[in-house]
Amino acid sequence: MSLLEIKDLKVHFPIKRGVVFDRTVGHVRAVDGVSLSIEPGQTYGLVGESGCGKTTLGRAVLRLNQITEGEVWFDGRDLARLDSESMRRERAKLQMVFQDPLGSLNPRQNIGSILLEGLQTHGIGGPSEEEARGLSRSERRRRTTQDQHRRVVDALERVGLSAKALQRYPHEFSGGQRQRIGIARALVLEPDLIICDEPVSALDVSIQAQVLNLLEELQGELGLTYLVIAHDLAVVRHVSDVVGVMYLGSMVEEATSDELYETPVHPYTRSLMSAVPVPDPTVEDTRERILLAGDLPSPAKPPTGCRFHTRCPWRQEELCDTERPELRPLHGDQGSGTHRVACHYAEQILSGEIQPSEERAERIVHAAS
Ligand SMILES: Nc1ncnc2c1ncn2[C@@H]1O[C@H](COP(=O)(O)OP(=O)(O)OP(=O)(O)O)[C@@H](O)[C@H]1O
Repeated sequence: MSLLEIKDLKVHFPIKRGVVFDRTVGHVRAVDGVSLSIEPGQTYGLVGESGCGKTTLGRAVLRLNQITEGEVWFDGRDLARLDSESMRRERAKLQMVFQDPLGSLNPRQNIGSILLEGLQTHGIGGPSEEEARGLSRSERRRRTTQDQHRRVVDALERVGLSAKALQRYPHEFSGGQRQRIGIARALVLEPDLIICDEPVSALDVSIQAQVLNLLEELQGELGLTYLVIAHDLAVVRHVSDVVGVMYLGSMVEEATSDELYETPVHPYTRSLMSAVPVPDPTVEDTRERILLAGDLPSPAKPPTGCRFHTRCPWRQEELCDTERPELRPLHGDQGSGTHRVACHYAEQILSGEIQPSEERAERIVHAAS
């Protein structure tokens, strides 16, 4: 059974106008009907360019953004329908690691109290109800403090820091260490799922791999499940089992990481992939480059039909402009079932039966200089 299953999730933000009375004049359709599921112990990578709705989706799972429509099943419960008290209890099991470690750590709190805060909020640590029965109140408090301290030190050690960090403040650490502290803050609550929103994009390239490796190690040791949100395809490839590609609030393609990187099908995924530099500079890069024409449309006024049709080099008239394609298995029953594409002409594009129009994209065969 999936640990997280999102069904047809919509998050629409109202656009308000008016000096005296706020009027809703429209909606930003940040997430507009996305479904995905994550198996326990898996890493799901969510990619797409800035503004496609990745962060909004992650925040909606934690109910930090209000859900307009849809279901979010976590460990057998639909989070979209939980009252705030039940959601508060679930939240310990669902943690988030943010992009900007400095911005997400309170500069006036030392590391000890940053890590303790979650334990205290959720009442985690200390003697069990049964053990507590025969104890005086001060003894219970003493044991709780001792146990919470142990958990905090344990979380710090797991991310490669020691108890020496407890009395220090966020600004005394490097960017990579601060992100480790952000990870420890999530870990201390012993979550099942961690949503990592651009976990390394604020870090130097040399530090990025260390933090990604740490996330992988922790997953191996603790059986964690991750939703990793990133605009950098190389980062997502490195850590993910399954990758989903979002465009303008919709999921356009989903496959196992290997399948997606070897055979990207959706024209948007292809254009994203073609922009990724080849890692080895001594290898000649002869790939086709697909530079998309036009700007990203506004999620307040998304195009009709396929959201991508206004920029798609493979667009076919009528159907693409009018009918929104479903995310469906590539090659139907004959396919792997794990590769899904939201494109009316996925198979024909893959076979070359439909060719891109030269007018709608600049196709450059890039030769190494
Ligand atoms: N609270 C909000 N109110 C109104 N619009 C919002 C709000 N939060 C996000 N949006 C809009 O929703 C759309 C999706 O934003 P989101 O931050 O989820 O995208 P993203 O893919 O995570 O991009 P980035 O990588 O830049 O964070 C954008 O157009 C954004 O301006």
